[in-house]
Amino acid sequence: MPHRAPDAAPALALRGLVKRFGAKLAVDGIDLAVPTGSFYGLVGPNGAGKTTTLSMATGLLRPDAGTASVHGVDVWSDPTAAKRMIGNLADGVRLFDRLTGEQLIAYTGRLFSLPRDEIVARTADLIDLMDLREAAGVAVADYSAGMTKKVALACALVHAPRLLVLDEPFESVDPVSAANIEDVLRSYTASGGTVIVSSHSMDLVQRMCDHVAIVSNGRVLVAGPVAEVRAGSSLQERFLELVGGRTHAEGPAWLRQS
Ligand SMILES: Nc1ncnc2c1ncn2[C@@H]1O[C@H](COP(=O)(O)OP(=O)(O)OP(=O)(O)O)[C@@H](O)[C@H]1O
Repeated sequence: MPHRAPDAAPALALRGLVKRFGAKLAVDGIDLAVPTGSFYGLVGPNGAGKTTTLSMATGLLRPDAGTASVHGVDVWSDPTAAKRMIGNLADGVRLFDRLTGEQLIAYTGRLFSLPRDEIVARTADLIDLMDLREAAGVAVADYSAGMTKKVALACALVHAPRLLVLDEPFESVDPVSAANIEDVLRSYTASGGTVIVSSHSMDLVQRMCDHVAIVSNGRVLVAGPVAEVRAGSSLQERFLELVGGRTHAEGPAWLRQS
């Protein structure tokens, strides 16, 4: 077999991923190839299997079947090497919230064995970027939802990963912070970094992503460049068409005011 340079592999390759929780088949054979340097959107209805898929892709949840690899490194057979390349903003993961924002970012840098002066410089940059200067010395437990999201994103960035996996990164984040973070993510992908983002915001995905996968019931319905997936419609229209379930209901009679 010819030798493949690591960069020839996709930034993230998922093959045949399956996860079952009791009787519930949450992920039913997901294949995905996320090209290096892409901004990849993962969209789907509530309960479609997005978080479960991303948890298996980042080494947080062991798949029942299938493989996940990052730049050619298998996440489950070589987790340490894979995780060095991944920056993960996971949904619902507890942070060490007795630490201040500044301490939490610096602590994450230490987990990745960054040199001390590098940690100090990167922590200051990330606090500026996330507009958390006033809250830098406050315990994360006392942060608002949006501030918590921003400090978790700072932790995901501190080791300058090659692949960023972001589950609903802009949920609760104010528009000014979101615009600043968007700019940074754009320049990150322009310099060869890869972002995979799960979101319910079709506007955001259509605006920021060059590729998208629509998942439903644990399966990929369609995946590819955004323009191809949209096929002349808006992403929102295409999503509703593929996923179905739009009822046009007026709601229950008791809720109507006249
Ligand atoms: N730990 C768990 N135990 C049991 N069932 C689970 C667990 N985690 C997820 N599920 C189920 O697996 C399915 C997929 O859930 P998942 O959280 O991956 O969906 P999602 O696409 O991220 O949804 P949402 O958009 O609502 O966040 C759901 O039916 C959910 O109830």
